[in-house]
Amino acid sequence: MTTDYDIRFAIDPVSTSTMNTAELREQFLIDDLFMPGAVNWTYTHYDRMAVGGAVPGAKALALETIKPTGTANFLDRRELIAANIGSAGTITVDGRDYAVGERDMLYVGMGAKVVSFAGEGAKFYLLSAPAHAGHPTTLIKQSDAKRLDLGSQETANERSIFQFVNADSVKTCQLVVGLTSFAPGSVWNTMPAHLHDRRMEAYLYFDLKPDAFVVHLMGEPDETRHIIMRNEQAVISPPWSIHSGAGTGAYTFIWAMAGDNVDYTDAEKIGMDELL
Ligand SMILES: O=C(O)C(=O)C[C@H](O)C(=O)CO
Ligand SMILES: [Zn+2]
Repeated sequence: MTTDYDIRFAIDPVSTSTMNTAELREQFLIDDLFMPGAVNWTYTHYDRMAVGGAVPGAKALALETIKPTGTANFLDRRELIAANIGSAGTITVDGRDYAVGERDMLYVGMGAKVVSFAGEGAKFYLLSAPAHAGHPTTLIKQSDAKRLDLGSQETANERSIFQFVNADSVKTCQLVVGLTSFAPGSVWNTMPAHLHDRRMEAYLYFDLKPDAFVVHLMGEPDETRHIIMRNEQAVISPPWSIHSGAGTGAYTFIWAMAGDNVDYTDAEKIGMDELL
């Protein structure tokens, strides 16, 4: 079997506050995305966002439908973004090849029927949400992204946010996706923290050294919990939860949202004194 999936139900903040470490990890951590020769999905009930990985190796991998979508083809009623965190690869969409380089992302619109992933060394991080319109399939390069520089060296949060999905790059129905990288020595992401109840979010942490980890913070601002995250692991952030983290070393992460709007700026700032 080359395609597999698991399902995560939507958990409320009160239940989350009673969970121990193992329970938190079981509900929110995704640690099996990238298996050679396989497409692995975690289908969430948070805005029906599906988070996956495809590692083609020597043989191309097909995007197969999974039972939770209830459709004949995976993208009959969905859109997809594939972000390549490995070496250069190719994604074929209904007979057309797209060369997807390291760190490029490919948006595939609703209605695409036959999609496959190829390239030895390529590693595709997959994000998919329900769609209502078929927007054109578009290759998005880091140079197409809208860049936002935030933070400072003094507070160890000097970083650049690359909004791959922005008004000039690609039109999507729900997906808003980007990548954040850090100035050397800075380790804090998304601090000060924020919330956006209109959109859920998923973070994929990568580029971590084997012994490094990120202490990912989640929960309501006055009831925070942490999840220790290793290289190439993802975490689900429910819409009611903050999502922030500090690494023991360097890392990069891809953030992705789905929900009621595609406005990156529609978020409430959480004051530094509000976190407990
Ligand atoms: O470091 C940051 O700050 C981020 O990258 C924040 C994400 O972009 C985010 O959470 C968007 O809602
Ligand atoms: Zn956010």
